Amino acid sequence: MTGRQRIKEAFVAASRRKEAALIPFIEAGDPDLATTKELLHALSEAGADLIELGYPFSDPLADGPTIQAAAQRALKGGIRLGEVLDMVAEISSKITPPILIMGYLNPFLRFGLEAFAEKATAAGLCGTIIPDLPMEEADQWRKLAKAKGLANVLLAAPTTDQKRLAILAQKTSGFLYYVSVTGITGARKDLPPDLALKLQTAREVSPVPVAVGFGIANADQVATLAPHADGVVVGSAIVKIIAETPRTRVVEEVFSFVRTLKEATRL
Ligand SMILES: O=P(O)(O)OC[C@@H](O)[C@@H](O)c1c[nH]c2ccccc12
Repeated sequence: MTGRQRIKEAFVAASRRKEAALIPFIEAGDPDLATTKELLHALSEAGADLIELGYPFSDPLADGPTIQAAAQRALKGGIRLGEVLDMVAEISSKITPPILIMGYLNPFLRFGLEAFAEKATAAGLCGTIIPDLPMEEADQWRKLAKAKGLANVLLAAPTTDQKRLAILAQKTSGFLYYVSVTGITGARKDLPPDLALKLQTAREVSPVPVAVGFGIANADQVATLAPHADGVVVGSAIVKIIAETPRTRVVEEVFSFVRTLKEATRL
């Protein structure tokens, strides 16, 4: 099965169970790769339907302080893309949820887009989310990803007009990532009041599932959004637990938090 097919299946399976898909995000190498590997197992066991694995970058323009700090911790450990892919290769067939890598374009360019597509596929990665890859410049990566069956997930935001939304929905693969707020990642107390309506519009034009992310930080918010989206992404709230919990307890703390988030996806 290709990565794209695995992603599709994951959404179908969740919707058959009458749930929105839960998509937790963690940063690779925060605080080190061995912990990341254990955390990936824990996310899977806690019920994650898909997993977004961040690749750290020094200038993460879409990220708020929580994920910026996680990237700094990971970079301090001297992380390399090749070893992240090796770690994914060890784990991808042992856990259920498909893994997507979220990363900024520069490290992938340095690795070589062709080599990256090749190695990511061999490692069992299912797709990519590259926030600074503008649709207009994405052709090369789209072709490479398509040839390997990797999903290339595109982002839409509240500022995206109707016309562009329709184009994005056609060009994305795997799912469409709907950014809930104009701004950067990070836990927020309040989500925009018209978000449900915006999601409905996005779902109407999108041939693939629509997942919502940015600012979703607790089970109540997940429960509120679950009826309005095919998937819900939670990043900073999990990354914060990783930052604040002693190493000996971090895996179980993340596990139980993600479990409560997963319970909240039930429709
Ligand atoms: O952290 P939040 O607010 O829960 O948002 C999701 C997010 O972490 C994850 O999807 C993500 C992290 N960095 C990104 C950059 C662009 C798009 C998405 C992301």
